[in-house]
Amino acid sequence: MKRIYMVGFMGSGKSAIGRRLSFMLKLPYYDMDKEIVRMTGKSIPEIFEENGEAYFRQLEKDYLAATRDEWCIVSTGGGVATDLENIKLMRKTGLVLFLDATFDDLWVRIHRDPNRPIVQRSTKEELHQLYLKRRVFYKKAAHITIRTESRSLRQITEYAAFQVERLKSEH
Ligand SMILES: Nc1ncnc2c1ncn2[C@@H]1O[C@H](COP(=O)(O)OP(=O)(O)OP(=O)(O)O)[C@@H](O)[C@H]1O
Ligand SMILES: O=C(O)C1=C[C@@H](O)[C@@H](O)[C@H](O)C1
Ligand SMILES: [Mg+2]
Repeated sequence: MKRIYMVGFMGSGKSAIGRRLSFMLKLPYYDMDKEIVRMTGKSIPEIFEENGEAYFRQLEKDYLAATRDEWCIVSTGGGVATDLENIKLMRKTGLVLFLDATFDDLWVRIHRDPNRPIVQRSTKEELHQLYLKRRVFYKKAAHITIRTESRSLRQITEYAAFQVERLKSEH
């Protein structure tokens, strides 16, 4: 039980909070999306287009399985915690923090982003349905759920750090 995984829908702040949390707790930081981009030399939209989504999902699985056993923060991609095998592995190897945001907040943050292929190919209603479907998995994955509505990045990071310290002392 060493890694601290950030999970949640696209735009929930996994990368933004994960990076801040790593500064606050003085732990190494890994952003799965960025690591996959670095390892493949391709952008995420390029991987989706050239190799397909299934290939990207396998890269995520491989990355999770290969992550070193060290204290660290791992920001996952939005789809990682919707796979039961990934959920099992994350819960076995670390603490899982779910950033629970409202769909309205998420939509404002993500709807114009060209770097998220799932957003590019979906209507607002389709994304809303995906959000509802995935939220069930995020809750199943989480040791701790953090509601983010009306909270600043700083407030969420401080609360996450407090919860991590509390859970760490219990394990
Ligand atoms: N609580 C918040 N208050 C203000 N801005 C926020 C908050 N949470 C996230 N943001 C902003 O929303 C944007 C998207 O956040 P971020 O990239 O961290 O999401 P993500 O969960 O990593 O998404 P993805 O799954 O696509 O990687 C960033 O610009 C981030 O700073
Ligand atoms: O929610 C998703 O399925 C995704 C989220 C991003 O973090 C990236 O991993 C990619 O754009 C897919
Ligand atoms: Mg991210």
